[in-house]
Amino acid sequence: MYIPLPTPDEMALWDRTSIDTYGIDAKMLMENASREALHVLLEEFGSLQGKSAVVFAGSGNNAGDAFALARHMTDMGAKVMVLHKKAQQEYTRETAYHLQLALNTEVPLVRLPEYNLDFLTHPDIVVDGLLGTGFRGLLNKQYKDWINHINRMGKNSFVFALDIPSGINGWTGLPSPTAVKADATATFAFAKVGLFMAESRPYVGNLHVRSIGLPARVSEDAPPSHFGLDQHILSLYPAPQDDLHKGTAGHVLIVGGSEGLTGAPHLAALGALRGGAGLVTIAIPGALASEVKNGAADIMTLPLGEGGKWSGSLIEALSPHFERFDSVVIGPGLGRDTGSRNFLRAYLQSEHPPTVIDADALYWLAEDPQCVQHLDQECILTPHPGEMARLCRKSNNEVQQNRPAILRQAVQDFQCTMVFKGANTLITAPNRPMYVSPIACANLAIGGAGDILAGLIGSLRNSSLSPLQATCLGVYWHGFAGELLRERYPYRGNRATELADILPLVFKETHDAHSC
Ligand SMILES: NC(=O)C1=CN([C@@H]2O[C@H](COP(=O)(O)OP(=O)(O)OC[C@H]3O[C@@H](n4cnc5c(N)ncnc54)[C@H](OP(=O)(O)O)[C@@H]3O)[C@@H](O)[C@H]2O)[C@@H](O)CC1
Ligand SMILES: [K+]
Repeated sequence: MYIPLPTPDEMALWDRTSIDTYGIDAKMLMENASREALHVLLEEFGSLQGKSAVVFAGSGNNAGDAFALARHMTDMGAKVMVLHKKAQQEYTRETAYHLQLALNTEVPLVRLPEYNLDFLTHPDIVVDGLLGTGFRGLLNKQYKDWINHINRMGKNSFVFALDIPSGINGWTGLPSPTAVKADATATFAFAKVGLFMAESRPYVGNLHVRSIGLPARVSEDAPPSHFGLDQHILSLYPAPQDDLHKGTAGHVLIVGGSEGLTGAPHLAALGALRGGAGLVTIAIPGALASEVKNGAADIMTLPLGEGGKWSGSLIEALSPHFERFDSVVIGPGLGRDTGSRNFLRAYLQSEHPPTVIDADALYWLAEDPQCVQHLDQECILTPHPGEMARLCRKSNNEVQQNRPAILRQAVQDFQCTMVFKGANTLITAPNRPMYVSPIACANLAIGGAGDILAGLIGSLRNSSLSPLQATCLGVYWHGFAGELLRERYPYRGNRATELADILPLVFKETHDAHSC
């Protein structure tokens, strides 16, 4: 359900604890890593007999993995040359040990800075052991040149990265500013969080996560700050009971819609219905009620007053009804005039059901300190990058450059559960780990997909799940629905209503997959 995704620092700590506390020999971990890498290479590339390979070794322990793999590849019949960054006597500890084994077995080794890479003819395989989890900051010119050279060779050679493609930031998955473009990566013990992110996908190739013998207790005793979601999160959805009736299946209230913006609350209502809510009602200024319903017999409306605009006083028409609702989604299509702001202020100050805050309501949170004051821990905020940029007063580019850190700060500021939408949507709550969706799906990049997610999370708030659990489940479920649409529409073109309609089929698909 939750896959540990260590940062490079957390991984280094786990390596160290295994060695220092549990007495596992570092040389053995390196041997295990290189043996696993060998098996991945055989799986991905096939027989090494008679193949040529160039192995790049940097200055840290990633180089140690490379020295050990070069020895194994030689034993499997490959013609291997190792290009290493440092002078041989400068390598230390386990890396020096595996360098020595390579020397003992007569693997050819050449100092990389002294070698003219233009002499290299196209090898069958290039191994990237330049930089692993010890990589920090940006690449210097020397590394940039080597990496660019590896990428040029990659047009004709199979490029295989050890632990992490060199140049990829293990936290964010971003290149720094360039990175090795691997055909496959063998990563050791756990996927580093950056490898889980869509940003690293063009560089990682086929990712293989291989155990190297770290004791399980090491990661259990010092849990990581990030976890990936997998299909098992769907098991949080309560199995429907035969004696369920609409009154016990949850009643979701959508609050939103304004002149010209009645589609958004309608879609949120569809998200809630398709998410299993027993009843869904949209509260909207009275004059817009029939427009928002748009003929949908299964969506009820609660007209507020008779006009077509929001105002603070409309709360008086709404609040007497609160006890009928299990959860509220506020914001889709709410609009950005002062009337909608005054209504939102009044709503947040009132005693209201658990609430998902989306779209224009997020706009007002960013613009109006009075709205922020009345947030409570039951609220769930669901910004996309543009909304997050506004909430944090940063540019879109800045918030996208380090999404986990931005979300962590926002959760600290707002003290609510928050979703940061986008490829690999992130979810967290105060003092909780960060949860990362594995899904990056272009079929979700359509207007209305966010409204459907808000409605879906709203419907999940009716169950016994915590805000964080409901949000993780909703994000994964919604993403999986996008993946199903991808099968039907590989070149996109799906509509938001289809995203809602396919939601219930996710459980059928995964059930069928599990029962095969
Ligand atoms: N026993 C274990 O722990 C195990 C570890 N394992 C393996 O070890 C790897 C981690 O090893 P690590 O910590 O030595 O880091 P790693 O990335 O190889 O090199 C760090 C060096 O890179 C350099 N450098 C950094 N930033 C730079 C920059 N911006 N631009 C340029 N250079 C930069 C800097 O070198 P310097 O400049 O100081 O010479 C720094 O010292 C891990 O990924 C896995 O493969 C496995 O075998 C399992 C057991
Ligand atoms: K590497």
